[in-house]
Amino acid sequence: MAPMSSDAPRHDELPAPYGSGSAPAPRTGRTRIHHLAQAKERGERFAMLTAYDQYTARIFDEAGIEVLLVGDSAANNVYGYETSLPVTVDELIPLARAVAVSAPHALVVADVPFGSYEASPAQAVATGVRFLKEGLAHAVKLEGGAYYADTVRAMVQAGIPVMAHIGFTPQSEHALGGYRVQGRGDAAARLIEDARALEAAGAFCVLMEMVPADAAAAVDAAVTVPTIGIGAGSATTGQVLVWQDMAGLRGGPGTRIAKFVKQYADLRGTLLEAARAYREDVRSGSFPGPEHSF
Ligand SMILES: Nc1nc(=O)c2c([nH]1)NC[C@@H]1CN(c3ccc(C(=O)N[C@@H](CCC(=O)O)C(=O)O)cc3)CN21
Ligand SMILES: CC(C)C(=O)C(=O)O
Ligand SMILES: [Mg+2]
Repeated sequence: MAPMSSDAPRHDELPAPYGSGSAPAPRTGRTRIHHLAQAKERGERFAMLTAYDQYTARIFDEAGIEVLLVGDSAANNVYGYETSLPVTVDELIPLARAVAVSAPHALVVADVPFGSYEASPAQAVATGVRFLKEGLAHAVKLEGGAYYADTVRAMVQAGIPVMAHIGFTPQSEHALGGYRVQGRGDAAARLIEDARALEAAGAFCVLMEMVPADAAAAVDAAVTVPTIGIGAGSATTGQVLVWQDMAGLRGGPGTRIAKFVKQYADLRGTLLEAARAYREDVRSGSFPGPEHSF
């Protein structure tokens, strides 16, 4: 018999079996979710950003961002579609996997996209399973109110942690009549009902998009689970932004920046300058120089 090939892994170089030895146990999804619940109990806030790839996930995780969202906003911010409606599960899963394998601390949540969960609780469970199994996400986020309580219950029973998303739900923009603040006046009571029904169904968190600050505060007070806001004032437990908005990558001629966005950097300007300088160096012959050559 031939001797064992020298590049086969030697037993003493293999990692210790899972759960043995002194290596710290990996942070499970449950631990990461619990961290958010604790923040609300302690009156602390936490931050969430979208991420769609390896480097942003690593950087945001290192910065301590508690939650990374592989949003269906990848439709706009990765794939270049006008709305979030066309993006598919097959387009989001590889992005979720890239983020999940790059974030040792953050909770990784993936959006279930339009068309992948509405038909039945069974469809939603099947889609959620794909995001956890193939996308390696810890949890999924689902747009919709009390109407989806049975769907959320079925997913949670299947072992899929669910974040609820109420208020302005971009997947329903055609039904809602565009990008509009939701829950003004009497509609605030409806938001509270939705949040309570979704919490009762087992959602671990309720995200609110574009709702008046006082309505968001009332929702946060009405549920035990943590809440997250985007255009929802400052009384929520957490806050989320799309990372390209937060870092000023999006912008430039003809772009509309929503009122709820604060730009913390000018990545578009930085990248534009770098690309122009690189092009000039290539054209002038100053790059590559001898130090870059073999
Ligand atoms: N880059 C990016 N940022 C987002 O926040 C985002 C996406 N993409 N894609 C998916 C959805 C779509 N979202 C949007 C898009 C536009 C507005 C917007 O134009 N809001 C206006 C109108 C408010 C009003 O009329 O009441 C605003 O000024 O905030 C809001 C949310 C949020 N999501
Ligand atoms: C804006 C956030 C909440 C979202 O759902 C997304 O990025 O898809
Ligand atoms: Mg979304």
